[in-house]
Amino acid sequence: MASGFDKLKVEFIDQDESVQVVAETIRSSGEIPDRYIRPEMEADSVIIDTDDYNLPVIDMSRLINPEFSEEEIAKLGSACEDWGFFQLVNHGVDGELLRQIKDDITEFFRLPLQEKMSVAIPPNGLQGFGHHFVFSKEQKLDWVDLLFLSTRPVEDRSTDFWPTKPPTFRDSLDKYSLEIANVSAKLFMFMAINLGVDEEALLAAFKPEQPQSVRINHYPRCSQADKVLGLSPHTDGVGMTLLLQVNDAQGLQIRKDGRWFAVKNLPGALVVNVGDVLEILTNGKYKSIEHRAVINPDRDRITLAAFQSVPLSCTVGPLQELLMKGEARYKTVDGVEFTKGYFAAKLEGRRYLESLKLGSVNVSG
Ligand SMILES: O=C(O)CCC(=O)C(=O)O
Ligand SMILES: [Fe+2]
Repeated sequence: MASGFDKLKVEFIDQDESVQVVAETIRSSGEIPDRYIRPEMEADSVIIDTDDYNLPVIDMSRLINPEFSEEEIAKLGSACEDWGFFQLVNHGVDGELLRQIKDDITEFFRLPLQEKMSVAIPPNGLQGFGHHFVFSKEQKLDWVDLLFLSTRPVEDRSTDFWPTKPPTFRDSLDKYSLEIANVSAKLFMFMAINLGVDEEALLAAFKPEQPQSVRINHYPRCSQADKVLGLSPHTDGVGMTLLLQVNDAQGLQIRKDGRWFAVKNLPGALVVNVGDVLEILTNGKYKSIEHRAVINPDRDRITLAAFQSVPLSCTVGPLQELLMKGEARYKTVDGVEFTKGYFAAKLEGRRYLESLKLGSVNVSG
């Protein structure tokens, strides 16, 4: 059945070169194709390993425990306001399922290219294996092969793009998708409490479908890792993103106070971030923060980003309950306009969020 994505017309240039193949070729020749070279990388300063800059850690077992809930909800609120990112521990996702999905994803990316191409992104399509957002011959390319799939609502899945190898892949992703939908629903509820609005108010913005998609990223190692970029700086045009580190290689960086900060993997945690929609719904209280992925010289990295997005039938604007306390800082637009605007701006390297701000108030981090 057709997914919500099919209602959005996007035109991309076909790009059948796999980064994995490029990476293997340059291992012998040492030559990185110019399209992957990012001169801007040299100018950026990155902070690593300083104790002042640890992402907040939020504990789901404390959020749901009446004894600690109030304290943990306050911490959650500060994390969303000050960082727009946090590490979620004790999230309750079944350990055996996590092991299985990590194995399945790793095995999928190990398949010969020809096998992976059986679920390749078709011309002008969004779902499947390959590159995302290739819209001009001049555009710099990200050092990543990815598998993008719409996972919820279940009846909107385009299963043609769901790998059948390894055989457990579909079942693991199906189960994981449900677990993540439940975790994010709980987080939206605790965030609503923190914001002082009705408990269901945030979740309601994502109903009835509570759409979810996943972007499974495979970043091959690169001998000249400091010259390429796994994922260009961006914000997520969704409600919330929950990132699973499939192996323990590092690579996520977030922009804080004008500098790039390397996120240290916390074993077992999900990295959660506020998306553009949540920034708008909260009228700028929670921040959607720019982030990117860098490449390692000696290790491949694999991640799974699960995006909780808004239905195309909804409206995206500051919550009415919050507007009783202050003026709207963002325009309200419908779901189709929002999603099209996000994709169009992204193709031009702009942040769509900026264009939705009202007046000159600058509320971004
Ligand atoms: O792989 C990562 O570390 C970041 C992924 C991400 O930001 C995304 O897929 O939107
Ligand atoms: Fe992202």
